[in-house]
Amino acid sequence: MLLVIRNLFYYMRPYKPLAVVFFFTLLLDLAFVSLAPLSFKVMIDKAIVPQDTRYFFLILSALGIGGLIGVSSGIISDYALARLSARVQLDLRERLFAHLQQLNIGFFQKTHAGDLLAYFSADLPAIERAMTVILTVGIQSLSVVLISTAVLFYLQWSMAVCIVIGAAVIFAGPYLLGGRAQAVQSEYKEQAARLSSDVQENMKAQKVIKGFSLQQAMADKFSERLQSMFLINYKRNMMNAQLERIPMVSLLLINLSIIGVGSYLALRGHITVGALVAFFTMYTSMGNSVFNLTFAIPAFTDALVSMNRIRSLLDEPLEASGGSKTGIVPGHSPEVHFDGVTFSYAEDREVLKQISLRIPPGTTAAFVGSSGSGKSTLMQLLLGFYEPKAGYVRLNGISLQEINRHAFREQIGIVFQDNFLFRGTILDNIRITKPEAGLDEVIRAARQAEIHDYIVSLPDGYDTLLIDEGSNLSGGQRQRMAIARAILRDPPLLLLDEATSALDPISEASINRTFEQLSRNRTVVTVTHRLASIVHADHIFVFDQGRLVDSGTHRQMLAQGGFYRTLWDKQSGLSVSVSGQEAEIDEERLSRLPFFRGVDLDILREIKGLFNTETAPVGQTVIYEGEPGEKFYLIARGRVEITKRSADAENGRLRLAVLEDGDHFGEIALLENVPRTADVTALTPCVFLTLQRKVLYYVLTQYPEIDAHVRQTIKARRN
Ligand SMILES: Nc1ncnc2c1ncn2[C@@H]1O[C@H](COP(=O)(O)OP(=O)(O)OP(=O)(O)O)[C@@H](O)[C@H]1O
Repeated sequence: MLLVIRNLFYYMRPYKPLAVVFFFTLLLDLAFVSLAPLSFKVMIDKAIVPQDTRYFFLILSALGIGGLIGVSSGIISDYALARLSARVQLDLRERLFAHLQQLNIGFFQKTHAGDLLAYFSADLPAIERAMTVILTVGIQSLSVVLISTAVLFYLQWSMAVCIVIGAAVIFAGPYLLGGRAQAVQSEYKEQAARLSSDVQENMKAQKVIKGFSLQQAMADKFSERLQSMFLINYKRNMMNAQLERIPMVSLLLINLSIIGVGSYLALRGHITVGALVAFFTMYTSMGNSVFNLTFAIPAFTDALVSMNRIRSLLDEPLEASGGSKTGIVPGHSPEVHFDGVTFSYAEDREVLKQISLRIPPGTTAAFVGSSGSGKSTLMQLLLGFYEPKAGYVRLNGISLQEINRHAFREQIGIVFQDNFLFRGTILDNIRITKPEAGLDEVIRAARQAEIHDYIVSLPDGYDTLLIDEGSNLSGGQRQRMAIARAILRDPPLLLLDEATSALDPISEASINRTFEQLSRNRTVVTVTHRLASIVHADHIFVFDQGRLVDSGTHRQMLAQGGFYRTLWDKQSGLSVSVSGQEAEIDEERLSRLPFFRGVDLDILREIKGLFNTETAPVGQTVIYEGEPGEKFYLIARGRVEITKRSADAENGRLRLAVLEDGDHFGEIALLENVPRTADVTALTPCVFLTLQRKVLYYVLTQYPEIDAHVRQTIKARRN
């Protein structure tokens, strides 16, 4: 309890004058409320019993003046408290939000958005409630109790001793329950935060949910969550009821003993009737105050838990701000140098190992490699989101650690795969990277990003309101908005992180052309898994399992025949129509599938016609674990994740692999009808080439010479 009060005083420190006004006026108000009952004694003993009219009017006038002062002080103290509490809330909100902006990116990856929202929607209101309760009911009641106790001792010490003992009993219960109450409150808050995370996720996923008719499944999952919420809520309500009930029962017992002892003393003539009446009046007022205090106890516990949660959030380490050097001179494209960089997210697993590479100023470099090879991590190190565990990232020869982070990021343009569009107009959304930019500058950037014509075709043009993270724009248009936003700063360093992988083929090809134009006179670093989009890059760096395994130009590396060549072969020979609805594979590519290796190209030309095209939007599960399989899949475009049920995994599913363009899965289904061993879910919009077992086998019966070979290879791969 003391900790809560100490924290509240700490929050109020910046507003000392207002706090002084509040406490002073509150004191006057309280003095009147506490001492007024004493007037009964004076009135009865000095005016009514001796029938002294002059004294009667004197006391009445004193009461009137005191009342006036008390009421006016009360009004002023209400005003001061309202202001004080609003200011403290504003400060806390501002401080928390500013703190969140400064936190490491790693913090946001380990924390659910709903948990963060709970700080604002549950913890701050809990502190506000406690503040109001403590500064009004709390102080008022406590002062009344203290003053009344002193007066009661003055009136009749033996009865006052009974009351003090009773008061100690009243508070003993809540004190003993305190630890458990805090634990319950804390668990309740965590559950509530998780619940709001679930609701938030559900709102964001409405397209997928409706598209796959998952409403019932979602409602069932939510019911489970509600069930645990119900249990903890029930426990919390019970605990709060106990915290209030125990003091009430104790109070009732004290009442009975006071009535008995007091009346007996008056009967025996040990105290006057006036003193007895004053004693009871004062005791009743004190009893009410004690009662109020007990009601405030749950608010205390609640606030204490919230204050601890907020404290631990404020203790989270801030992102390093870097040194004072300027890494990039505006208008001059920088040299980027990774020098022996090693990095790991977790202690025991290095995701980048001794990476050394140099990107000369004004050139375009591409990071490619299999999924999970560390390309995006390298980009994050370049952005300064994480620090290398060993080695350096240098810009123009200066280590990133010595460069002022804020100034450096102002010279960067970045386009991600998913770019967030804020609620607001198109103009505001583009201008977010350069708020001082005039409309003409914004239009220039939009033209370069090839989105201007579309914007002006809208009825409200640049003032069109974007809703729901830009869902009133197509994927390609959203991406162009992000490009316009990135190039508005005319950045000397442009970073593209899988910037086109969520787009349809037409949008992708056209956005890649835009990037080619934008890459002139800047240093561009692009991360992609689609090799066709970076064949013109000046330098291609190929990664595998955290190591740099190949580098050079597209031509050089194709000629060398290394890992890049393997990746290229996997992705070549597959084409997707501009509509994105039809995919094709050529016989050369088909012959690189293990079970068709060595098969005559004429036969493969016939087999390739047996493939069907299937598409899947983001989030669609194309294969379910346990279902019978009868189809083989080849990814013509897109990215899928393979997951398996696992009790050890956090969400019940373990990610086994991520597959992308040119990869295949489900080949066992070409052999026999066995249940699928994992789920396969689209991570980006996907185009698959699929082959049915019965169709393939029908063809194979025409070519007995390859039939045995195909069956045997698949069987061997299965084993
Ligand atoms: N925030 C993170 N916390 C822990 N591990 C991570 C985190 N981000 C990535 N990893 C792991 O680091 C490794 C490299 O991931 P990274 O995203 O850099 O690879 P990538 O080559 O960009 O892959 P992809 O093309 O699939 O995005 C992977 O094993 C991945 O699981």
